[in-house]
Amino acid sequence: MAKKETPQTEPEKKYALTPLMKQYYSIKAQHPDAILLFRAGDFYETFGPDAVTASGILGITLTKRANGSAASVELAGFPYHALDVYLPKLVRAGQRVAVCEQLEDPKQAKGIVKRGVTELVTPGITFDDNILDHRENTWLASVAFGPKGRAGVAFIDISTGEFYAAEGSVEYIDKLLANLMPKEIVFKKGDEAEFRHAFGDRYYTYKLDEWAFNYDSNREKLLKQFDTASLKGFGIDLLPLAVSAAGAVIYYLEYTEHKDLSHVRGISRLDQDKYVWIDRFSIRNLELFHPLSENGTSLTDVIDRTLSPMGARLLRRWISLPLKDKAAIDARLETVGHLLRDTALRDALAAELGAVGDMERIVSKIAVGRVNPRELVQLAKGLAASERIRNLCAESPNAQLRRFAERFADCSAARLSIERQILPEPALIPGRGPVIAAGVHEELDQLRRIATGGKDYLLALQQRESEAAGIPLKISYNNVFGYYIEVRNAHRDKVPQGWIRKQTLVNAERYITEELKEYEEKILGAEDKIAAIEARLYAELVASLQPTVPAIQGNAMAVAELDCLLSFARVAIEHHYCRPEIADDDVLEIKDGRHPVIEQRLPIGEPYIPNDLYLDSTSQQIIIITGPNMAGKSALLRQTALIVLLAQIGSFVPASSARIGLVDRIFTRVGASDNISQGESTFMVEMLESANILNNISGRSLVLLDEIGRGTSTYDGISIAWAMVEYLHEHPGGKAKTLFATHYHELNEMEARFERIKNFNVQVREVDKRVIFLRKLVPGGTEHSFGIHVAKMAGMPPRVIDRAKAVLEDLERQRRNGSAAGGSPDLSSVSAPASGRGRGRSRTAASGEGGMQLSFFQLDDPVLKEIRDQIRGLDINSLTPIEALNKLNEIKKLSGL
Ligand SMILES: Nc1ncnc2c1ncn2[C@@H]1O[C@H](COP(=O)(O)OP(=O)(O)OP(=O)(O)O)[C@@H](O)[C@H]1O
Repeated sequence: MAKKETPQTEPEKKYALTPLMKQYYSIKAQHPDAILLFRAGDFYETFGPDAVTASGILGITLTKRANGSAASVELAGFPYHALDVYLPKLVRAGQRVAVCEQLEDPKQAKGIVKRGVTELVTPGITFDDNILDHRENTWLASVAFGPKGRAGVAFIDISTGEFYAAEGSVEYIDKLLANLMPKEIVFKKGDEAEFRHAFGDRYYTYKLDEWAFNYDSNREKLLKQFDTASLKGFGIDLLPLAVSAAGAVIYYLEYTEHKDLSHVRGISRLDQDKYVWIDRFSIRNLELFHPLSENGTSLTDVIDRTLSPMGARLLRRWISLPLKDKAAIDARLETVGHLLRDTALRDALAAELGAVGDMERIVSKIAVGRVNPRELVQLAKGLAASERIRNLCAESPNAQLRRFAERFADCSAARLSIERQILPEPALIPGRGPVIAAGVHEELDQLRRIATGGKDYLLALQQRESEAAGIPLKISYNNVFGYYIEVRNAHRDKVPQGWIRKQTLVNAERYITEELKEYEEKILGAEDKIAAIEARLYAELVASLQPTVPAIQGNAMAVAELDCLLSFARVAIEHHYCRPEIADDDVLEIKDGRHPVIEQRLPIGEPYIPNDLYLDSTSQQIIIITGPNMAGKSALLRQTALIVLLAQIGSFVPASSARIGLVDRIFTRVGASDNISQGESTFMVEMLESANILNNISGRSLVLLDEIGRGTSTYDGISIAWAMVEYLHEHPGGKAKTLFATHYHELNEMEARFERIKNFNVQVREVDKRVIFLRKLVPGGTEHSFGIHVAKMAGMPPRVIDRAKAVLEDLERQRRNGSAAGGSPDLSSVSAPASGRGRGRSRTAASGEGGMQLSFFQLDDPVLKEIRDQIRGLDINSLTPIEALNKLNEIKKLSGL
């Protein structure tokens, strides 16, 4: 029997370790949850479980190596210069990566080289261009939970320096998280259950110790960061949870070795009252940023014509935070309108915006000292382009654009200093190739002359020695021997006496001479000095640019806004959008509205059918939209929300005219079965989310309900749908404008009972037993659904279609007769919803012997209509018991029971 191995204890393991592995384990112990990339010579190595993970993700070879006297450990490594390739892969795979460098020159090290972690890269914290998406922010968020369902949140993008905070209900925080989609969220250890309950498990998270969220020390931390005496100016002084969260973010950045945050100069409050509330579900359902299906198109895809990375990032933020302030929206619309008319300006701005590059991220790198010379050259170009943008705005007859011009700070001194000091095409790393221009530093210029002159001298020497010895030879250089003369073996015996042999190769010998040695020293000395001077001058230049960072950040923001507005103008021209009229009332009136995304996706030659829509809170608050499958109900709902959203971010809209009474919240819910692919198919989720709507609406909200209730049995569904619509109609908090798309034509009954509910249907025509979709929204309800026609169009086998028709007929007959037909599905357990205007709610009709309860919603039967009318006509208050009994008897007779 094999001997059972006793596991080694930690000290035993340590005892057996080599010094290098001891050092490795001690550093690893500080970052147990990160993959440690351990620099050893020209390689980054990973060991043990890290190696297993890394080799899996990176596809690099996993080997074993002796770990000391006894054990062996898994090992996987890659050359140091491949860090740019492999690090992003690890981070994108959701790993935290600690980069451990050699902190001293191995040649100078006594004993083992000193090493330490220089950076911890996580999905939410990186400056790496290979990880960052230029058109999206990389937000790191922090959440602090408080009492009574409140929480604070902070968002930071260290690659740009943007920093936001907010405090409010957990729902509000959930909405913000869904809006900004942070790549990583930190929260307090112990809050795991609360976090999961509030936000699900859709985010990459990391837990920090409780003290990291301490209010007092975090307040101090923020004051120190912004160098101010109070947080009042940022609007967060009275938001303790927001302060806790914001401080925790800063702490986390320090913890991950991102201690230099000088480009983070302030924090902005995301004020719940300033922006339209769009919840998580609506963001997804309206496909604002990502399409629901793999080959779909999002709203952003259609309206993003920005030309700079800053503009692209800002546009995403605008889409997630539409405005509620009429003046601010009008200001944007005004600018878009002017840009739309001024073709020459539009073209000129487009050319410049395409040249600005990512000024925002480059200046962040200046602040943290990570900028490379080529980025500085790009910055200078960007600054030059922004100066021209400023001038174009300043010369515009449009007041809004002239106001834009005033926002630009003069950064020409910074630009000139880069242009003067850096070569147009510098090396990537200062000290490893020419970076500093000629004429900047006298000594540098002299040394360069020596270096290049020295090389010329070597060429001359090569020729001279070759002629003197009468043999062909070559002078070359390598890191080990420096300069040498190489002679092929065939000429070895003709080598002069004084040459010193240095190396023997298979086919050649290498020598040095006294003269060569001298020159080598001179040249190498010059090159070392050049490298040192270049590095120093470069560092000085970067330092001198640091005070300009806030000004450039301000210019970058102005450029980003202009870029978004120009994008709106370009889209408006291309897709024929109109300027919406923004109103402070509660009327929503859209003429010839279109769905901005679907209209782009239709096959060529198939026009999108525009539709009018009117909603207000006094006459037409709720519209029940019926129509067969595929008629275009969902499209209509979504286009309404998208038109409102576009208008409130300051964009023109796909319509011939639109009057938008400002909306404060947009809610959409889709019946559960539409969500099956999202893994949220349960009816419970649908109901929870619907409850959330009902609990949060105001008179200015826009509510879109798409087949709510269809996740359950038909009559349950109808009942819930009815009750929800009724609630929205009667809501004490305000008359939210509502569109309700449904297959339940029974809901059309509500129009007669509730004054602000109106029926509409999306028209279809039946020609030769085929359905033609007219896609026109017209007043009035519908009688029946066309599901079977759609099934036929979809190519269902004829047998299925025939059978479905038979079952439908059975069911309809059953309903008319009030008895179950043998063998066909029966509706014996259906119950009807409570209905009415609060008072005098009618109840379900009596059940018959067949066990079928009759709903007042199935009124195609004249007998039922008669019964209903009889009951309606009764005045219960004046009815004596005998009269009531007689009436009941009459009704019984009427129904033939
Ligand atoms: N106004 C329109 N003009 C042209 N095509 C349209 C229009 N509205 C919708 N469509 C097309 O019809 C398809 C179905 O529309 P939609 O999903 O809105 O139908 P629906 O009535 O909600 O159907 P279901 O009840 O099955 O969910 C859309 O994907 C689109 O291609």
